[in-house]
Amino acid sequence: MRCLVQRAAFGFGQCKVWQRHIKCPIIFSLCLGLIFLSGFFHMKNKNYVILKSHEELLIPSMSCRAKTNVMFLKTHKTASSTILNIMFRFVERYNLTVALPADQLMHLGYPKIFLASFVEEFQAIGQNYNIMCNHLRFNPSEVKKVMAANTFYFSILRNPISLLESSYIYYKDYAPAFRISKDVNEYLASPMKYYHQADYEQNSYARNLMWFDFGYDNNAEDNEKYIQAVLKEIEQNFHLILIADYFDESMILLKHALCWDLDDVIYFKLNSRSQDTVQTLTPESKERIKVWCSLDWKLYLHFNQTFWRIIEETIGLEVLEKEVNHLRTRQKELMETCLSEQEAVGKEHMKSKGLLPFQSGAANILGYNLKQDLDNRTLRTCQKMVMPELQYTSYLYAVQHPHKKRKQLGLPLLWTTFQEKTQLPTSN
Ligand SMILES: Nc1ncnc2c1ncn2[C@@H]1O[C@H](COP(=O)(O)OS(=O)(=O)O)[C@@H](OP(=O)(O)O)[C@H]1O
Repeated sequence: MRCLVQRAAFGFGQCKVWQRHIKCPIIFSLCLGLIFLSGFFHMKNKNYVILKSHEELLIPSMSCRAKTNVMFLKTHKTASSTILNIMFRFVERYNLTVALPADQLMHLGYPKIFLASFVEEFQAIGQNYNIMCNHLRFNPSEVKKVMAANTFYFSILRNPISLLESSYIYYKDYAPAFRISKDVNEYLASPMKYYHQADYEQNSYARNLMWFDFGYDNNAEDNEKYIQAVLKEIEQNFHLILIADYFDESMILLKHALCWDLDDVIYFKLNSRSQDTVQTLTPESKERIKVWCSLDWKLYLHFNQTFWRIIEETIGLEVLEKEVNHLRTRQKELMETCLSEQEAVGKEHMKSKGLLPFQSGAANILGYNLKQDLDNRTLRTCQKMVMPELQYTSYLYAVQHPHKKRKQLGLPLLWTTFQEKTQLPTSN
């Protein structure tokens, strides 16, 4: 069933590949049924699409329409800020409504389990938001109160080994378990010496962080039956799970699943660290992470496998490789257009403080310097590409909720509120 749901998300452009499989006619008929059912259930939503005929379904270019109702579960330290930036640029391109954190909040209540009331103007807007992508701890029944019934759900996972190291540095001053250990290897040598369940909310960063973000107990016992039940539930709640370690491949898969353009998924890597703030894990530490974070480890192994299987069963490896190359070429072009250095720079080298990413723990989070002589339109496009999470959240909040007090970041604004209003609904 999981495979069917995930395949149904891909539209019929990919059925050429499936047709090689014997199962195709059965899956095809079931998917047709699903499409019609979803058409019925989505009548309420302003973005619903009623497909006109069966022929239309069979012509990929016509049947494939960009999905505009999308929920991204923003997991921590998984390249999720890069995806948030992609989502926010898409919001502006189509003038969509985002479920933003209420008042001065920057997260949707995290680490509290998500409630619809954490969303700004939920009482007035109801189940009519198009996009939701700020950090939250997943709670399907409450998320469904906010998002339309035909919403596409996706998330991203990262190898728990590199994730734990990244989390350690970033939350060094915040998570009690990290604060009192000397370095990440010392922490992993005897985590129970530093990790106390009583501090469970702040310590979620120190063990099975992805499991926690998906709404589950990150201290639960590693029990096969329980793990299988959780994996099944995640498969039922999400159409697609991406893998940060194959980010470009993930973007191509996402583009196909959402029927978006290549330019919609072009990105500059955000929220990365300077190399001198990366700690080297010993081989023993790497092995220990697999045990200490065994729930995340199994989650990752499972969805890494699923990820590659979906690719094989939909677009195939050949198309994937070709499109990844296009993505990298286009990304390079944009970097040459926008950036004065062709790479991210440390906070001390950043010229525009308005574009400085949030700094945390022992990490030096990198940002970008834009070229000086860009025309206004190109400048706007480039600024959006490099805009960190907090600035973009605050900016969209000001545009979407002009009568509310803007989220205060203590950073210089890039534009006046008047310019913000006149920007929308133009793209970028
Ligand atoms: N495109 C792409 N490909 C691969 N890796 C990427 C990408 N974009 C961001 N990153 C890495 O993701 C880490 C930051 O993750 P998040 O943005 O999710 O962090 S946060 O929870 O929002 O603070 C951070 O990892 P570390 O550098 O190891 O800390 C980023 O370097």
